[in-house]
Amino acid sequence: MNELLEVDGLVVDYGRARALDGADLRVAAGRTVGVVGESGSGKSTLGAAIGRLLPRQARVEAGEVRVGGERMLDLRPAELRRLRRGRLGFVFQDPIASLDPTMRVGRQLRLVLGRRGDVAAHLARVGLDAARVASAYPHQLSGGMAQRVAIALAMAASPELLVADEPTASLDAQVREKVLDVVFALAAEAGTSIVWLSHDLPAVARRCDRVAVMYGGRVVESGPAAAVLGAPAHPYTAALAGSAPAAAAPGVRLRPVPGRPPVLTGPSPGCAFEPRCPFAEERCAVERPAPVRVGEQDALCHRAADLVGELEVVA
Ligand SMILES: Nc1ncnc2c1ncn2[C@@H]1O[C@H](COP(=O)(O)OP(=O)(O)OP(=O)(O)O)[C@@H](O)[C@H]1O
Repeated sequence: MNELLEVDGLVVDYGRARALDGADLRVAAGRTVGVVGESGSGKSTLGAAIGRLLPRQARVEAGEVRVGGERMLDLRPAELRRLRRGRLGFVFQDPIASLDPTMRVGRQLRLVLGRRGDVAAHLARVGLDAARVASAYPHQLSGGMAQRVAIALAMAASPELLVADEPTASLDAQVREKVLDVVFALAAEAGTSIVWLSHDLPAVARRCDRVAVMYGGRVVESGPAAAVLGAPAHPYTAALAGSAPAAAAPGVRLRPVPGRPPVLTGPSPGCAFEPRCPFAEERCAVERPAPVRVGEQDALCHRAADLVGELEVVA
C-alpha cells in the first residue's frame, strides 16, 4: 500500500507531561482515517505534530513523521512551508480563531489562491455565497460559515492530506453534519486523505474507511472501521465502543470508560490501560505491548490473540 503519512514511535512531552508515548499511524493515499480516544489521549498533539505545528513548549523526544516520504522533523523552514502549502491542509476546532480577524474573507482566499484563483467558485464549493461572504470579516460570520471558510482555505490547494482536529466541536448539531459533508465531499473529489481527530465514534464509523484508537499517547488499535468497531481487538476499543452513545445525539462526547485515563510523566512501563482493563495479567503492568496482528487489525495488547471472540461491544 502506498503510504502517504507514516508516524513511527512518536514521543512528545510538554514539560513533564508526556502527551505521546510512542504513537504509530499509517495513512494511505486517498484514505479517510478517524482518530478517536478520550480527552487527553493525545489526538490534538498527534495532529499538530504531523504538520510540525506543536506549541513552543512541546518537545519531540523520539520518533519520526513522514509525509510522502519526506521527513517532517528534519525539514528546513523553507521546505517545511513549501510542504505545508502544497501537500497539507489543517482545520481546527475553533474556526474563527483560525482565520485572520483583520482581513476580509475574500482577501484571505485570494492570498491562498493567487491572482488567477476563482474566489467565488471556492466559496461556492463549500456552500457559501461570495456576494454575502467575501467582503465580511471573520467575526461577522456564524461558526458554521466560518468553518466553511476555513475548509475552503485548507482545501484550496487540493492538499494530499487534510488534518481535521474536531472541526465541528463548536458547531450546533444541525450544522455539524453539513460541514462534515462538505469536508468529505471535497476530499473525495480532490483525492485528499483525511485524518479526522474526533470524540464522535458513531460519526467516525459512518464516514471513515479506517479507525485509529488512541489511549495514553499511543495508537492502541487500528484497522478498517467496520472491523475495529464491530469486532474490537483491544479491550480499550471494546470499552470505548460500548460507551459510545450510538443512540444519543451525534457529536455527544464519549462517556468515559470506568476508571481514569492515565496522566503520564514518562514512558508507560507496561500497557497504559492495564489499571482499567478487565483482562489484565501481571506482565501487562510491566511490559510494553508490541503490535499484534488480529484479523484485519493491529492491536497493542499482550492478550489480543487469546481475546479473539471474547471482546463484546455492549451497545
Ligand atoms: N500546551 C500544553 N501544555 C501542557 N500540556 C499539554 C498541552 N497540550 C496538551 N497537553 C497535555 O497532553 C496530553 C494530551 O493532550 P491532547 O490535547 O493531545 O489530547 P486530546 O486527545 O486531543 O484531548 P482533547 O480531546 O481533550 O482535545 C494531555 O495530558 C494534556 O493535558
